[in-house]
Amino acid sequence: MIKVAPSMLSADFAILSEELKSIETAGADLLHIDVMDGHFVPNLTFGAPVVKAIRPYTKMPFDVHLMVTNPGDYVEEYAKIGVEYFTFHQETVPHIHRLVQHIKQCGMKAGIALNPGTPVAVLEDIAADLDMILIMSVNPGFGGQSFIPNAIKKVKQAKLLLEEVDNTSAVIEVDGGINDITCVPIKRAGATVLVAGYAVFGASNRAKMIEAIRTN
Ligand SMILES: O=C(CO)[C@@H](O)[C@H](O)COP(=O)(O)O
Ligand SMILES: [Fe+2]
Repeated sequence: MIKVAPSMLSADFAILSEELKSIETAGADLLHIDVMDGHFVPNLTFGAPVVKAIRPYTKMPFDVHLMVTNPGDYVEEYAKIGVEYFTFHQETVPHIHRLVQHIKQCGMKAGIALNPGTPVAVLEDIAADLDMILIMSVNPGFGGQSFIPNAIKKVKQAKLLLEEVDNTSAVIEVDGGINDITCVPIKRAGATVLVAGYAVFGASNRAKMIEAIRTN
């Protein structure tokens, strides 16, 4: 029921394929991929060519988190690569309904992410169309930051919002500062997909950390 999605941002990029094998063997459910453009967030990571290059090296479904100003420009490219979740930030897109439909027409699951300062209420009229609500528990841009506890309240609000929707299979994902301690209140609040970068890649025993985040 609970899924753990290690964030590739904290992997050693020099040995990326080995890092992917390591977390897959350690029991990761999804691979969380942080695409940053240096505009929407003050950091630049990688884009579709890198995501395409790593696709053959793991069976883990790809959970792509786009922190870019024009996420709609990349939908077809990521669909061709074969990603499971295409998640963009509400703060970057004026026509969220149109983009969500396009993502789904291209065969991917559609997610919307919210910055810590963006209220869950902005999703009220799109919740029924979503496959994922991503609550940021840090300001996006970097791995290894401290968990912002207000995310717990927002997860509860997202859960209530989804309870209003008939027949939804949408999941609530939380991203930022998740470890074997902060995972506890966030799961209790209703999140079922937990992103963890630093906690998993920095752990001396990655399998134990993934299991702790899943079961604590
Ligand atoms: O999207 C982001 C940051 O913008 C995240 O996915 C982080 O990469 C998570 O890293 P940790 O906080 O778990 O180290
Ligand atoms: Fe992320």
